[in-house]
Amino acid sequence: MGGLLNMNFSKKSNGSDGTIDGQSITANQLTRSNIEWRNGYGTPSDGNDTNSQNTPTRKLTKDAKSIIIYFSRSGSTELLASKVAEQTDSDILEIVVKDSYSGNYQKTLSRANSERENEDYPELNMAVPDLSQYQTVYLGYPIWAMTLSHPMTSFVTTYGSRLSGKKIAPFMSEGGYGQGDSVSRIEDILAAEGSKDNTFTRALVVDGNKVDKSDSNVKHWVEQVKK
Ligand SMILES: Cc1cc2nc3c(=O)[nH]c(=O)nc-3n(C[C@H](O)[C@H](O)[C@H](O)COP(=O)(O)O)c2cc1C
Repeated sequence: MGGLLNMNFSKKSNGSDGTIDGQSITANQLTRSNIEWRNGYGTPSDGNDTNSQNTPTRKLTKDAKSIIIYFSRSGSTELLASKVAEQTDSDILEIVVKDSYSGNYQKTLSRANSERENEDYPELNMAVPDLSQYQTVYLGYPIWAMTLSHPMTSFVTTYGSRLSGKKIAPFMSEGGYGQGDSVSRIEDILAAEGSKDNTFTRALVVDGNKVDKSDSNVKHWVEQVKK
């Protein structure tokens, strides 16, 4: 036993990797060295995508001109969203599915595979405002099977028609294999849902175990998005 088969993924003692709208973030991949990380394979969650200790993030104001809409299972994308929030005056909306993905990686993987094969994407459990006040929408998600993770697929399918005319700024965390076809999936779904006149910025892509080291990358990207 030992070595790669007996890895200890326990969190560092302070337990918090950041905050978003005042709530603590735990990102389970950050403690993994590159050799332990295995491209994110096996990453557990606490079984509640929004964190069992937290309420889903909802920061909605009257005046914000941009909003960060994100989904995160194991915390890396949420930490990235918090860094985008630090660089902008955005509102924030966390995507919530009716049935959370399992804390167990294998169970999440088999559910995700079945959803993808059957094109049966998860039901959402969230109230979404009309979004008309926002000029820029930052869309944050993890990569699953080299494409958009399914809660974001459900979101853009269900609410895509509310995104007409907006600048879309995609950001994601992934297991080291890049953005896949996730951005063209968003473009295709928005077009199919009748969203018109969208502009897309370059996507921000960060490895899930290195989000804590992404501040300057995020800052530079946000500067480009704001241009
Ligand atoms: C079901 C599933 C499938 C995944 N597929 C890929 C993949 O195809 N390519 C990749 O680079 N990472 C893949 N990953 C790794 C995640 O993209 C990565 O761990 C990400 O940082 C997780 O973000 P989160 O902590 O916000 O949930 C997958 C993760 C899961 C749970």
